[in-house]
Amino acid sequence: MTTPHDTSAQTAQRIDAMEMTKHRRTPAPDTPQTRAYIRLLEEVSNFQHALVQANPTAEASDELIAKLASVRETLEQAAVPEAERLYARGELSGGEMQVLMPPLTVEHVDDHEFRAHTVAGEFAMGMNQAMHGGVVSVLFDTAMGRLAMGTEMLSARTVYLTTQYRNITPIGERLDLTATVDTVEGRKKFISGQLWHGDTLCAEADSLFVAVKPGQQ
Ligand SMILES: CCCCCCCC(=O)SCCNC(=O)CCNC(=O)[C@H](O)C(C)(C)COP(=O)(O)OP(=O)(O)OC[C@H]1O[C@@H](n2cnc3c(N)ncnc32)[C@H](O)[C@@H]1OP(=O)(O)O
Repeated sequence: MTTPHDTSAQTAQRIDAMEMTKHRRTPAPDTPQTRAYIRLLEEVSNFQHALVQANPTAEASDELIAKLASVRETLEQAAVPEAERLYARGELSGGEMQVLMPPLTVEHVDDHEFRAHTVAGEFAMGMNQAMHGGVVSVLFDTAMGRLAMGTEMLSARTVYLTTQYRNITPIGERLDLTATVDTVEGRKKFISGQLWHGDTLCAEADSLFVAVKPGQQ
């Protein structure tokens, strides 16, 4: 098993960042295995929302822990190196292929502009039906990072990302996310973005992304 603290296996898997990006941005093949994996992630996502909403008894929690441990062991037996995984494959780190954030539905992306929308479940909540601020920033990072990659899908990294929270970002409502490339200077792209609930500006962000160099880890 590889835990977050066990870096030996992860170090052995590290490859050139551009090669890894090419792999990660290639959609997973449309096979029964991929379709079943997407259904599994949907169920995990449903589980996350149910977990937030439930107050199980101590006995029920202990039963769930035993069941989850059994499920985890099944997954550990199927573990593969990062470059072979289905998880987060696809153009946008796979909106449906990850459980890190609410799924983004992309409407448009080119070298200048990105538009998408999302509806977040309660797993993304901070409190009081408002989205957690860190989730707002991860949405911006993903949208702006995808825009930085442009139509050529060049690998780029966030150098900085500054988020201004203007209004509560509601859970369970459609949110519109836009990003624009403001300036390009060599490897650097300065990008700004806005998160809207209807006509209400929930948050805005500005960022710098730098294209990685060949051989960069
Ligand atoms: C599809 C889904 C997309 C999701 C995208 C998600 C993207 C991410 O979240 S990436 C993870 C978060 N980011 C990171 O971990 C990055 C960690 N940092 C790094 O890897 C490196 O610092 C890296 C690659 C960004 C830059 O390193 P390096 O290539 O050596 O660049 P370096 O020469 O230091 O700087 C490049 C330029 O940026 C400028 N710069 C660097 N830091 C800053 C800063 N904080 N403010 C302003 N400018 C800066 C430098 O001055 C330089 O400018 P110029 O070329 O004009 O001299």
